[in-house]
Amino acid sequence: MEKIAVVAIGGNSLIKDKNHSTVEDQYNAICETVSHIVNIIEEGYKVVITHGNGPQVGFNLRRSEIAEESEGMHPVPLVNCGANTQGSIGYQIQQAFDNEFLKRGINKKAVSVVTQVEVDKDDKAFINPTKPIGSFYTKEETNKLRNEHPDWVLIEDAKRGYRRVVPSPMPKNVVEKDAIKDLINTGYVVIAVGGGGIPVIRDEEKYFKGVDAVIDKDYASSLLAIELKADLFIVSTGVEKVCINYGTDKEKALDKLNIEETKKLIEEGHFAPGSMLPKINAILNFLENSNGKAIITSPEKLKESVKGEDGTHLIK
Ligand SMILES: Nc1ncnc2c1ncn2[C@@H]1O[C@H](COP(=O)(O)OP(=O)(O)O)[C@@H](O)[C@H]1O
Ligand SMILES: NC(=O)OP(=O)(O)O
Repeated sequence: MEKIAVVAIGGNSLIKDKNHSTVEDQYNAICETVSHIVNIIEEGYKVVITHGNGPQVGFNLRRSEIAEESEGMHPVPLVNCGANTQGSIGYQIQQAFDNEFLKRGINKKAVSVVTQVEVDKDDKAFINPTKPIGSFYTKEETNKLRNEHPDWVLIEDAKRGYRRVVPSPMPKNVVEKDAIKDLINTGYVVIAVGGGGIPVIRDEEKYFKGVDAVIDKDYASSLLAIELKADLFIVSTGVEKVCINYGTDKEKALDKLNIEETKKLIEEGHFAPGSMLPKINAILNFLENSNGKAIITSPEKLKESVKGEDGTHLIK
């Protein structure tokens, strides 16, 4: 029986760097990552793709605000901006797969699922926004923006500049999980929980209702991987391996980690809170609630990593 791999693709698979952030650049970056993922499919895995949307959801929101400020157009709520990114990014990933399959003569198709993810309406994240979205600003730009938009919350994002932050509640339930399972079983490559999923709560009568927030895609991907009983949860990001003493002259790349070793390294502060730590925590959640294994690696090293020759492997 084919094994299931959930592959979470990070920022660099969508936007290479800040000079390559047009829609066309994004498609080219996606095509490159997708070509590496098709190698995993050729290794015998059924693949589910999840992706981020931090920059894109922020750009969408800002476009809506500027259109409202200058033309009086109706605003687009944050939750709808996020839903829009599932369509626009999902479309590009889907097309990149279809074209790569055509190129390699593989009889497969990809399909994106507009995915709602339930969150707790009382999640403390709603009063403590932490998720960076959209553009990076300098300190001077940030001071100006704070005066112009007193309702915005701007913070320094992993020493890379300042960004606007929005609430990021924890994902609790993937609403479309059964449809996703059916599509995988039918042989589709499924693209799901894009941007962490569209955050929804249940009202008093248990009806779904969208809420303005952006869910962390690594946590949502982990939840989906557990739901699907995935054999492998792969986090594809900007580094080939997880390191200790990252960014220092004592940096050391790690090949293998178990839960206990990983928790010790978290305590010792080896994983940066705005970047590697959420990925590690998402993987721990997966390892503790499934029988699967996890890998952190870069898109270029996906094939070697699945064969056990590269990447950092995380196990129970
Ligand atoms: N201990 C660590 N080992 C490896 N990379 C780390 C570590 N701590 C922080 N990082 C950084 O975290 C980045 C991944 O986080 P981020 O760029 O936010 O992810 P995404 O690919 O989802 O956009 C890596 O590219 C690396 O720069
Ligand atoms: N939603 C989300 O986590 O997006 P990024 O990974 O792009 O920040």
